[in-house]
Amino acid sequence: MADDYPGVDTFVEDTAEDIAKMEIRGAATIADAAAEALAVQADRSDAATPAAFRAQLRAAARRLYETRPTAVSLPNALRYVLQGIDGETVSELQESTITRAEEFQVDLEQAQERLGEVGANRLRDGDVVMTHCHSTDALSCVEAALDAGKHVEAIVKETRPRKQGHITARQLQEWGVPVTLVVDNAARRYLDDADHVLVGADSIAADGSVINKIGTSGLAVNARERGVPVMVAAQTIKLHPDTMTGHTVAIEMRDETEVLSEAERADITGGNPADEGLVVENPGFDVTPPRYVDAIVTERGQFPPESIVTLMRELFGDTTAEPWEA
Ligand SMILES: O=P(O)(O)OC[C@H]1O[C@H](OP(=O)(O)O)[C@H](O)[C@@H]1O
Repeated sequence: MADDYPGVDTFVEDTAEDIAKMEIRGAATIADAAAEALAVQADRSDAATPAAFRAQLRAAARRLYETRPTAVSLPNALRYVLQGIDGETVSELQESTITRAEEFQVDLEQAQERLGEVGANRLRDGDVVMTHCHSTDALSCVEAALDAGKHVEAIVKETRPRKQGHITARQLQEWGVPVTLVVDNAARRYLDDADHVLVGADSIAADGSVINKIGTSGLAVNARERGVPVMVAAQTIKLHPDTMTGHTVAIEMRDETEVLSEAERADITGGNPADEGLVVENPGFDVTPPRYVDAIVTERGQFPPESIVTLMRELFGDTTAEPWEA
């Protein structure tokens, strides 16, 4: 692996592995870790020339980019850092990279806080939210509502196969929010008790489609049928610039062992674990069409999904190059 990415620091390598293994996960958290990794790459660089420095940084960005395909916050973070660096000497470039990465991390934190305040306006005292997976953007809306003195309760979907609903439940419990944990299959039944569906996003497409953890689209369709509004909390780094020119968002297919252990497979196939007649599909994400989404909440205000393209044009212009082509 190291030979494919010459001059890439071990910290970048470790961060990339952690992202790939989902020890670092969640779109905003991944973006933050990627910016940090570029800063460390710059700080530890042994490059003798500015050109060599830039080549190492581009290789580091490529290594990080190739970990997971769906959350656009990752390439957006890499692009932000790479496009902003400036300097004539290696030490100027080092300093500039570190400053730019720090700026990104501060902006990310502030954006999430502002987004939380915007989202909290949609939550009334006593409301019940139904959550899916674990999203720090979605939770920041609950946190801001609590800070404003509102009582909020939550119905938390377990979110198979990795059960990231448990992370959400733990966080809400720490904040004193009463939690009802349900298996994914029970969501429709419990929608009658919910005032909002509140989810995050890994990417938002130019037509307002929301790409989020597998199961979001079914939840949104059921919510529409039950008359429960669907609120998507997504900082603007979740906006996918390539979709403005018609590209689709790649959906990550994950390992089958997240769904079926080897022993379970053997049990189904009668002791033949290599049986090719049994295929397990494990997509990490799905696409919720804009008509099932009531509002996309960002740090710049809330938008009907159909109008998000205006914000995308303003923020990204025609930028669609790969991060290292910046
Ligand atoms: O940026 P924040 O709001 O924290 O998370 C956004 C989304 O990232 C997660 O993906 P994964 O768990 O990394 O596959 C979930 O799909 C979540 O809704």
